[in-house]
Formats: sequence, C-alpha cells, structure tokens
Amino acid sequence: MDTFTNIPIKPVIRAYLCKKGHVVKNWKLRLFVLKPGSNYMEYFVDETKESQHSPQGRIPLFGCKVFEYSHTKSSTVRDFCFIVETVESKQWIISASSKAQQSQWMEAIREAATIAEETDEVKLQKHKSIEKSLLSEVKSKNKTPVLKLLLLGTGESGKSTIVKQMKILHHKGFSLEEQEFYKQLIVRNILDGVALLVNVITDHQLELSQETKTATNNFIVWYQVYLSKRPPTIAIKFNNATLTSTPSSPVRSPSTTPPLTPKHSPSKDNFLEDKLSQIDINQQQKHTRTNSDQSGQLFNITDFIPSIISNYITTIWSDPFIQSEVLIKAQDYHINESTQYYLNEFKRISKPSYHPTSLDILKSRATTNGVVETDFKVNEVIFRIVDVAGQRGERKKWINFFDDVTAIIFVAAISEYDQKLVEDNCTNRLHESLNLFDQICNDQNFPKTSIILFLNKIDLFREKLKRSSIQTCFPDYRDDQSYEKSSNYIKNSFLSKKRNGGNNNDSISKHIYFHFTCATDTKSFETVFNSVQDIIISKTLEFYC
Ligand SMILES: Nc1nc2c(ncn2[C@@H]2O[C@H](COP(=O)(O)OP(=O)(O)OP(=O)(O)O)[C@@H](O)[C@H]2O)c(=O)[nH]1
Ligand SMILES: [Mg+2]
Repeated sequence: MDTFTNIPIKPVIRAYLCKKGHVVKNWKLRLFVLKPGSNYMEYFVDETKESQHSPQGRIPLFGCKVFEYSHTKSSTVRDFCFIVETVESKQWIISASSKAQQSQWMEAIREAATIAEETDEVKLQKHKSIEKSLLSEVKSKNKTPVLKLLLLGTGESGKSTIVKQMKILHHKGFSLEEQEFYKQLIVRNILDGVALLVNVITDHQLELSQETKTATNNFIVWYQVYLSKRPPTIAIKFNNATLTSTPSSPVRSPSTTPPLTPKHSPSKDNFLEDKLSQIDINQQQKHTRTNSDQSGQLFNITDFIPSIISNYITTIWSDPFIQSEVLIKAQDYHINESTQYYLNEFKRISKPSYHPTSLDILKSRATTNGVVETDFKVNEVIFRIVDVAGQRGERKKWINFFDDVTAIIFVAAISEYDQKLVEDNCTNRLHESLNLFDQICNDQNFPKTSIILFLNKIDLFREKLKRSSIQTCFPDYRDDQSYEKSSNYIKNSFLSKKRNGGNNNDSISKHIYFHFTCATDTKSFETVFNSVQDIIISKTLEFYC
C-alpha cells in the first residue's frame, strides 16, 4: 500500500552496537545501519559484509516501537539497552555504548518508523500470521465468520467489475449460464458502441470517406430496426439475486441530439439497403412477422452478429478517423469505455464460435439495478460482497445495507476527471465522486467501519493524461501532467475529505486505506485484494478473538 508522507533528507547512521541473540541469548557486536527513507534497519557482521550488502538481519521499521530496556535478572547485564518491537511483536534487544548513543538511535528509529512503508515482504508475513490465527480461532469456535464488504461509488466506477474479479479468483470463474449472458451483453455493448459512434458523426456532421460513409449508413439503418426488436433488458440470476443488463442508450449526448438517422442518403446498391428499403419503419413488427426468412435472421439477434453487419462494423472501425477523433468526441456522449477494446478484438468476437474470455467479461458493461449480494469463501472466511447501483437515483437504497458492515470499499474512477455525469450531463464526474466520498467517510452510520479507497481505472487515467491535464477538474493544480504527480494530487484530494469533527472524536477518526487499481487486471487485483483481506481480517480478529 502507498503512504502519503515525504521523506526528509537525513544522514545515514551507522555504528557497532551489541545485539542480544534471539536463540542463544548472548550479546554479539554488529554493525547497524539506518538509512533515511529505508523501510528496514539492517545489521551486518562487519564492514566487509556491509560492502557486499550481505546483512545478517534486518528489522522492518513500519509501525515499530522503540523503548528503553533495563535488565531485571541477568548475569550478562548491559547498560544503555533499548528494544525495537515490530508490528508483528518481534523484538530486538540492542545495547549502545553510551546514554547519548542510546538516545540518538532510539530517536532516529522512531522517526524512521513514522515514514517507513509496509513492504510486500512484511505484508505477506502479516497476511500469513493473521490468517493462521484466524483459522485456529475459527476452528476452536467451530464457525465460519462472515465479513460484509460494501462496494460503494458513483455509477460506472468499477464496482461490479470487482465482483467479477472475485468470481474469477474465488469462484472458479463464470458458469456456462453466466458466459451465455455475457456473450449477449458483449454483443449489445458492441452494437450500442458502434451506433453511438455513428451518432457522433451525424451530430457533428463529420466528413467521412465514401467507404466508411456507406458502411455507417447501412449499419444505422439496420441498427434502428434491430433496436426496435430487441428486448430492453437481459437478465441472469446470480446467487438468488438478479443482475439485469440495461445497456446504455446509444443516443445519450451532451446536448439535444437528433434521432439516429444517417446524414447521407443510403445508397441503393447493396443487399441490406434493398432489404431495408422495403421496410415501413412504422410497421417493422408486422413486417418481421410476415417476412421472417431473411429479415428474421438479420434482426433476431441474441448472441451473434450477422456477417453482413460485421463487415460494416469492420469497415467503420478500420477508419483511423473513427478511432481517433470520433472516439474522443464520443466520450461526451458517455460511450462505454470498453467499446475500443471490443472493436479492436472484433475479428475474434464476431466469429460464430466465439466464447467470451475472462477479460471480455470484465470489460462488459451493464448498469447494476438494485443491490447484488454475493458470498465468496476465501480460506475459512466468507466475504459477503454487496454491490450497489451507483447512479444518483439509486443511492437512497444504500442505507438499507449499512448494518453489520465490516468494511467499505469506495471505488472512484480517477480517469473520469474530464467527464460529465450521465445523470445530469453537467456535473464533473470526479467532483461527484469526491462529494460522495466526503459523505461516506464522515457518515456516523459506520463509525468504526474501515474504509478502503480504490482509485480505479489507472490504465485509462495514464492514457488520458497524454492528452488532457487534471486541471480540467482541479483548476488549482499547478504541477505537470505526469502520472505520479497527477494521481498523487487526486489521492490527496480524496484523503483530505475525511474530517475528525474537530473534537478528537475517535469514532470518526478511522483510518482510510487506499490503493491505485485497474479493476480489469486480474493479476494486480489479486495483490490488492490480498492486502485488503489483511486489513479486514485483522480488524475483525478483534471481534472474533
Ligand atoms: N479500462 C478499465 N475499465 C474498467 C476498469 N474498471 C471498470 N472498468 C470498466 O468500466 C465499466 C463500468 O464498470 P462497472 O463495474 O459496471 O461499474 P459500476 O460501478 O458497477 O457501475 P454501476 O453499476 O452503474 O454503479 C465496465 O465496462 C468495466 O469493464 C478499469 O480499471 N480499467
Ligand atoms: Mg454495477
């Protein structure tokens, strides 16, 4: 996990000090080295070993305590002793050669401990020991603890994607029924995405090459009929809850948008347009019933795209102008971020034998309706993950799920710094997320609940920084457009939202943990979730033990 402190410039301190053995309790002279900004204090047998950087041992400094030590009964009493105790309660007894040296080292170690980071090695050790103690506790009490994690955040921030990752990591992936659902959803996502691109072209009256123009015209004529026939939602049962797909409307736009109509008159020189020209748009249903042979195959789509339509999509996406300017403009129309991924993968996806991969599923988009609870058994613990709908109108339902929450994972999509909210088309999405975070982390409903902040979509954030600064969202931001500085600024903006109520009230001065995440990347999510597990389990241990 990252920390948010600066490392002061201080000299290295090194000296020979005596260290009491952990196994054989005798004193050994060791060369101790404390480098400023290091996460460890190291000790060596001598200078040669130091120059080879071959330490005899190292003491993790993150959160360690230092206190004076005086012997009560020992035949080998030493003066000026002190103890360094790590967060894992492991102790090192060290003896200095004078009072001044003892004070100097104690002070330096204390200071180093305040800025040291928790290293992966320490995290892993902690993770294992926490798990071990929880397991033995569980065995002795013969019960499986249920830890409730509430996923909160604005719409489209990535909450449901996290649940999908949990399925991949802890549920052996997706069932055949789920894969079928996602296949249909992906087809819808692609068709809606292409229609939205065409809508952008029409809206902005963009000039296209003749080939692209023909393909867009043909596609949109077909799409309008397809849309009128397609059921508005597809649904699937997940663990007694229903996830319903309500794909985004392809005609969302920043202003008043004309209906989807091709700007250029369709040419009459191909099969599809000939077919469609026979259709009375107002009589589509009737027409399909009576001419079900060819148009039935063309429009009765569940999980595949007819090859003629695939060809139009391929032509449209092969145009570099569509992939650059049109795609960027489409952001203002709230295009699904995965459209680019799907269209890049379209050759594979458009095959009749297509089966979605885990990544395809992670990239799919369906607005969550209501609340979906899913249990995941991880080792001997059940994580009950509560995924809510993030859009404004849905948030009043959240309060019903605040009871017995072990931890809140607040998901904020930091790549949204230059995007407007779908709900009102005017509020900056990141401002909305910051305001929501402010409410959540200062809410008295969960005074002791740990809050874990996921600063999500870092992959899109990195890409976007190449073309626009976070100044769009934070006019006071003065630094450069580097990922490090920009992400750090956003992180601090979130963390600064936590208030302590001005009365040192412990109940609302809870700690906020944070991670930079890419929820569609399974490997990095696994690391992040291990760390989250540690925090949650260690907090819960207090309750169970
Ligand atoms: N590139 C990228 N896409 C992401 C990331 N996280 C989520 N997404 C995509 O963002 C879209 C929205 O994600 P969801 O998980 O559905 O968002 P949500 O927070 O559940 O949204 P609501 O249900 O509307 O509240 C999906 O298409 C995801 O694939 C990420 O870190 N990087
Ligand atoms: Mg969702």
